[in-house]
Amino acid sequence: MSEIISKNDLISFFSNIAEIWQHHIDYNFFKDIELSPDQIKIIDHDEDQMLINGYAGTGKSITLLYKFINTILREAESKKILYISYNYTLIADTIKKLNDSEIYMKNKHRHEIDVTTYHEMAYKLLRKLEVIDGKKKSKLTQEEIIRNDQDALRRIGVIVDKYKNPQSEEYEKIPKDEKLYSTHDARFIKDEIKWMKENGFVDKPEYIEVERKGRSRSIRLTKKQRNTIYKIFEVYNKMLKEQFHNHMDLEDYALEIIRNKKWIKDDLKYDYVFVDEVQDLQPMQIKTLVMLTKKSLIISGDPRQTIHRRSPYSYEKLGINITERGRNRVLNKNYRCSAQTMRLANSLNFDNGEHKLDKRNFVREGDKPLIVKCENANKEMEFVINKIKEIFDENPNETVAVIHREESEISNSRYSDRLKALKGHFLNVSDSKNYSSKFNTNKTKQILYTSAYDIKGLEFDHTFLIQFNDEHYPQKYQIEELLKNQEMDESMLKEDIDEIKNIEKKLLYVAMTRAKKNLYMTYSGNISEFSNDFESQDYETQIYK
Ligand SMILES: Nc1ncnc2c1ncn2[C@@H]1O[C@H](COP(=O)(O)OP(=O)(O)OP(=O)(O)O)[C@@H](O)[C@H]1O
Repeated sequence: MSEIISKNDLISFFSNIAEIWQHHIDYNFFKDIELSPDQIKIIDHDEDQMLINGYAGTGKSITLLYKFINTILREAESKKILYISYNYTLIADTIKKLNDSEIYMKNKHRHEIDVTTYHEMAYKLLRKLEVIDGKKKSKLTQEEIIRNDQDALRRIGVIVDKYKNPQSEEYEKIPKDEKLYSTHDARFIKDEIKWMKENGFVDKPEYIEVERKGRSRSIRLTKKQRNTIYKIFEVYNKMLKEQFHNHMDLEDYALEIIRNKKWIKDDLKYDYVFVDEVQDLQPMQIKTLVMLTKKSLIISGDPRQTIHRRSPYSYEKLGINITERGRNRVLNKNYRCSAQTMRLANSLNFDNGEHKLDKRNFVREGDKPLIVKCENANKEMEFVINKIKEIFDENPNETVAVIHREESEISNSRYSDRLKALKGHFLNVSDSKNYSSKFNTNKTKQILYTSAYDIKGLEFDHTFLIQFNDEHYPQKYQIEELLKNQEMDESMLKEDIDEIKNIEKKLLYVAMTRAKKNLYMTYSGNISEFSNDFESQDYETQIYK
């Protein structure tokens, strides 16, 4: 009598094989990596939700990637799996890593896998739900983010003008105690609307009552005045719909997913979701990822590297419970930066110095960072170019990043004199837009020229942090914007300035912790006030004329 093998038998057979395989995995997914016992425990251990936590360079991203590949190998049946991050350059880098992993390339076709940015994922989902049509979104680099922000500012500016003009009909209709102050300019209101959308306070009663945590303290906004802000918010959304062909702000994607929740059936959800650099995602974006996960949500990140604004939400409130035992895994061995680079980065005083309490181990020793005072901006680039030549003469396989802080170049780097100067001397210079197609570590003499924002999550043998002066760290214009305001309470103003400096120091920390070997910090003019946090024994100095 012949035996009939049922589908269930087959599934159970393959599951057993997968389990046996699991115990024999030697985790050789990538070259040159021997996982630590802590990393292996994270990869082996199954949880519905888990945070892989640790300071810069401790291997959070690589551990997450191993866990992701391990899931692909272990699951015998086809699963829907998402690997996601906010930043386009980081996803481009992850895809490059995955393409180099033989075991991933061999096994990926067995599942439905998306390795993508938040906005691409959201865009595809909303198209499937027929909520949006339209053309494909462009890549979400810092340049794109700034362009979106500038558009919003311009459009909101038009509306605000009406609501503040005593001759206008709109102004007349506003009750006296709901009229806006002069401090409520277009920028303030654009930021308020962005904050409302990021945090999902888009229903009137909720917005009127909510504690405005993470918002400017020096510019007062009464509850009554929030009625006017809400009115502007409504007019702005209508404007986007009617005059700009249903244009969506970057913050609208998550809101749209939440609004269409009931149409998101199980087949559109993911069995496994892996989130890299979770601290970059806005609260509503995290909430949607919780919604879209069927089986397991693994997030990785370092809260100290947050660049986005504060918010009233904790992970718990967004549906991620990481307080249970085994769900918050901390890594503390730094595989990237030398002890010397980390010592200098750690001396930066932000978030009340909480990051300084970490237990730390290092695998690399190196030179102390070099801080170079240059006679002027041209000389600064001359120093950088000469140094890069020296680096490549010694070893053309080493990689270099030049990290600038020029806002105008972020939105239009094509016209950057610095980029032109680099291209004049070197053949392979990428920027954040063509990083994925151009920057190639299998080729020699690779340079990335990028903003301090787009460098998140990446690493290079040598990094040049240029413009480390009092114009750019912190960005002077941000503080000047605040000081323009005559009516501010002094202590509140100080709090706002401290907040800007705190965010700027975190950005500097991220930029400083990208170097595997050497960190050079160059400036012309006056050195950044953030250098006051450094101890002189932790760096070398040079003058370049
Ligand atoms: N066990 C290991 N053995 C060797 N190298 C490792 C190991 N773990 C991580 N690395 C390497 O250390 C570097 C930093 O790792 P990774 O980028 O994952 O850190 P991270 O914690 O995500 O950093 P950041 O938050 O600063 O982006 C990478 O080059 C990675 O390949």
